[in-house]
Amino acid sequence: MKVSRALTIAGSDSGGGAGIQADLKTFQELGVYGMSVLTALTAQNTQGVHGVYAIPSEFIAQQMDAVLTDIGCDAVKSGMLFDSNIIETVAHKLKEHSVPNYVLDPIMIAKGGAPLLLQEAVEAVKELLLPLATVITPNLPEAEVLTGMKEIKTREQMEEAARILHDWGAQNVVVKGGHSEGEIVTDLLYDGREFIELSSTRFHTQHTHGTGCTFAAAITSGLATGKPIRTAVEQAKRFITAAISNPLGIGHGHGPTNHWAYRKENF
Ligand SMILES: Nc1ncnc2c1ncn2[C@@H]1O[C@H](COP(=O)(O)OP(=O)(O)O)[C@@H](O)[C@H]1O
Ligand SMILES: Cc1ncc(COP(=O)(O)O)c(N)n1
Repeated sequence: MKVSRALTIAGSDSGGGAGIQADLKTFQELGVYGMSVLTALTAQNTQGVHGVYAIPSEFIAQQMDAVLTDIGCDAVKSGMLFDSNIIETVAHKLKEHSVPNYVLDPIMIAKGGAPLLLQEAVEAVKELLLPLATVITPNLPEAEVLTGMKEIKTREQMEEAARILHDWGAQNVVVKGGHSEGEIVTDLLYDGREFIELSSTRFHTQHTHGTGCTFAAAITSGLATGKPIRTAVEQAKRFITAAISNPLGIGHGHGPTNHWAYRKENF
């Protein structure tokens, strides 16, 4: 039996809804062997981020070497990278180990408002990581910061942002629509040739902690198992829709999504 392997390079969310924990749960649900390289620890729950402890970049390099020289991986995703030192290290190691299928989730700010990427690191994301990405998955505010566009709200603006990020080197772009308004949530996949719309009903719930991480981890799982990008993104959209529509009701704030809903509902 061939075992597909996926690696997440991200921060730890002690509350278990986002970051490394969301990624590993998603990999497991989608039948992929999950591995993790920690970039930062957060003291976090559904009410917010109470502390951040960045891991020294030498130790991040050591974790990547350990995993990639022995086990290897079929796809990798990055989440919280925090500062430009960490980004330089990760970019260097991704290239050194010729890691295939890189999903770049350009996380900047937690839903509760805490910064997960320092301002000084935005340029490093654009210069060092974007050109390596098989797919980049910005939400609307992240797409605005990356492209410098003042506002991204309409379908035309989402298309323009996707074109810019593709021109800068990402092979595929998914502009996520969770932060838009209206009863339908639409994400837009651009592969450099056509725009593919992925839509779902908007669920009115406060339990959306970790949606972006979970969605990107599901794409990574699809790519790890050899699915083409469009199929991987379509499966990820079904996975995150199931996870949001069946909340667990955990914690006193923005609760996690339900990582096993996809299995139970047989989407
Ligand atoms: N309220 C919601 N109802 C249905 N789908 C949602 C909702 N919020 C986010 N999504 C979906 O979850 C995924 C993550 O989107 P988004 O919230 O924009 O990202 P992030 O978590 O990075 O801010 C996307 O596929 C988006 O369409
Ligand atoms: C360690 C870590 N990584 C990512 C997120 C983003 O998730 P969200 O945008 O849902 O807060 C987070 N809160 N914590």
